Amino acid sequence: MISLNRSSFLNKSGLAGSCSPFSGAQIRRTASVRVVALGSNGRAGERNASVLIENTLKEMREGSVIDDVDSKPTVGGGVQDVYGEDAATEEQFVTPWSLSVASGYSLLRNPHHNKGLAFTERERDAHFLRGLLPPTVASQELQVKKMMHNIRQYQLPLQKYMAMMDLQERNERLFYKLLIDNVEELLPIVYTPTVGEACQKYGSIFMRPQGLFISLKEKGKILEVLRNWPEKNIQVIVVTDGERILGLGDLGCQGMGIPVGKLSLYSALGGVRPSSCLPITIDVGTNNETLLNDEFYIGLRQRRATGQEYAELLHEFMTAVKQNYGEKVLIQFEDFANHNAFDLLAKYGTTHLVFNDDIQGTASVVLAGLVAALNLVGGTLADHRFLFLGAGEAGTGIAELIALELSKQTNAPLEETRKKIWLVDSKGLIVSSRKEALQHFKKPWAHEHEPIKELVDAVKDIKPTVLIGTSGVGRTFTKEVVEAMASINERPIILSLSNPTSQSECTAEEAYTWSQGRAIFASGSPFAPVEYDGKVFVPGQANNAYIFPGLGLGLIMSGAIRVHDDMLLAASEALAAQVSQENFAKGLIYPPFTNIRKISAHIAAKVAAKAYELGLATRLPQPKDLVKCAESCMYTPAYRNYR
Ligand SMILES: NC(=O)C1=CN([C@@H]2O[C@H](COP(=O)(O)OP(=O)(O)OC[C@H]3O[C@@H](n4cnc5c(N)ncnc54)[C@H](OP(=O)(O)O)[C@@H]3O)[C@@H](O)[C@H]2O)C=CC1
Ligand SMILES: CC(=O)C(=O)O
Ligand SMILES: [Mg+2]
Repeated sequence: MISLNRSSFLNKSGLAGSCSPFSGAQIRRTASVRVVALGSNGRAGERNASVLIENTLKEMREGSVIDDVDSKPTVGGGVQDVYGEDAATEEQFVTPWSLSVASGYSLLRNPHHNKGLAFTERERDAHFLRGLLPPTVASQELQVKKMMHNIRQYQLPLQKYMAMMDLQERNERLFYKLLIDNVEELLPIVYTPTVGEACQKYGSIFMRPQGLFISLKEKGKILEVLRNWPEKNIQVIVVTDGERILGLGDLGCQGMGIPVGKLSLYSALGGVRPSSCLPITIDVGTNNETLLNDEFYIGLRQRRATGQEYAELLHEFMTAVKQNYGEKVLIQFEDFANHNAFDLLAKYGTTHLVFNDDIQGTASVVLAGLVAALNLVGGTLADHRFLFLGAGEAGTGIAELIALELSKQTNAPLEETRKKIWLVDSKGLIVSSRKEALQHFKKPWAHEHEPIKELVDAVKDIKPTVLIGTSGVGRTFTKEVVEAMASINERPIILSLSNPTSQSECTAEEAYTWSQGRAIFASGSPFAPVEYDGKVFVPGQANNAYIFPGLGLGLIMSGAIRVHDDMLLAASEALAAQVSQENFAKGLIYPPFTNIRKISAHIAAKVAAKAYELGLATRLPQPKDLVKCAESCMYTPAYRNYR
């Protein structure tokens, strides 16, 4: 049976998919090399196979013709699928070879290769599966139907979450097929709001570790820890230190649910290969007393390390990542507290391919929604006044991107365009008299004005056309606040971005009812449609999940080495362009998630185009049609045929 050592072929360059320098025929040649490899035995066989494959890859590289995306078939294996196994079409045969696949029994327990009842009669014979499965052979479609039926039986979202995580651990392709085909229904399960509850209860529901845990105990050994991860060809890392998980605060090591959830979306929504995604939680302790006193807590039982100790661990991590995975691995910072988030972004933004999803991804999605909203309210972005509740990562990140876009549109300096934007924090309106005491990221927003404590008074005084909630505190857009917005504006734009649902600044029902059905509303976590005065209102979801999968795909497929603000503007523009007249007619400022893979391909194309334009792309030459290139690169979860 198969016992090839996958790691011996790792870190070779090359692409699969129609964006690849390898043609379809060349990919098939890779597959035939594997037949030779299969016929060999033991270490010597592995070495021979390794040499053979290496030579073939070299041959391909030397003789490679850079892509002609218009004439090649779509294979759906994700960017840079070195082995070709993810890229094979359903007609092609691949071998379920990996380190751990040594018998039919272990094949069934390998989530990357397991197909459960979908193994064909031939595969059951060829891979020692006879007797290990009941006689029925089921299609993937039937498996999806059955799983959805099972998941719908559960009453509680957390039960559905656990069923989904269990599936991901058992049969990865079925998990992604389910998620892609039922994205609107399952997004609230694997992502916000349910993932928030899962993190809160992670200690009790924890079954198997997903992702890498790097704690203070691993100081000095982080490179070794990274090498313990079975996959070597990593393209995206989502990392958190668990200090600001959604609007739920410090959940310490239990924040792992967030990188795991975000990376599921990278694959399902953005088509990045699951095997190239790595979730990481850095555990420097927690200041959450409840967790510290919880006997089931899974993390370090100490208060958070800060200052030099924290900085050194993070620096070792960032250095080790680059050393192990190279210059082009994308690192997404997620749910760090703001006292670290801005500094980490500033420090590593010039040396690594990094972005902060809460600061930058959120900014891009909100700007897209505002640009789209102009179709409903008329005028230009410069005609608007913006007021935020919450002046942290999301609030000031969005504010800065709006100011940048205004500056580009009007040719006015940033200092001027910022004056259209006002922020309220826990102490009230940010004004110049508070400047000395403000955190650095708030200072640009300290405009001349008398102090105002209450949000409702700020609304009445500033008279914003757009109100954005980024406070992490639920029900702070009170009836008085929404009514004040509705008295100033014919169509007030109200975005309650805080997650999960419990922290949303107001509900969809409140926004529509208190504005007599005039609000243009979107929220960070989803709300069901609302009936008001005989009319049905469909709220949109303003969540960075629209942006990061496509942004990441664009960065990877262009081989970008740095993230630039103009890429965030490009992503935003691409998203806004995907909102249709039909969506506008329903009052929506975001397209439905059902179209997200197409949307992600368009975002990826715009981001990649910007990377080429800025000279930050390394994958040359630039493909002619970047949208087709993005689509052809996307991982698809259909089962592959095993020889
Ligand atoms: N929809 C989406 O895609 C995203 C949503 N979010 C959500 O946004 C929320 C905030 O995240 P983030 O910006 O990172 O958090 P931060 O902690 O960085 O910022 C929170 C801000 O809210 C302010 N604040 C807290 N309580 C109040 C209050 N009662 N009244 C007024 N202001 C208050 C804080 O004030 P002070 O500075 O004075 O403490 C701070 O300025 C979270 O719920 C998160 O889930 C985040 C990213 C993306
Ligand atoms: C959506 C997201 O990134 C957050 O709420 O933190
Ligand atoms: Mg986040």
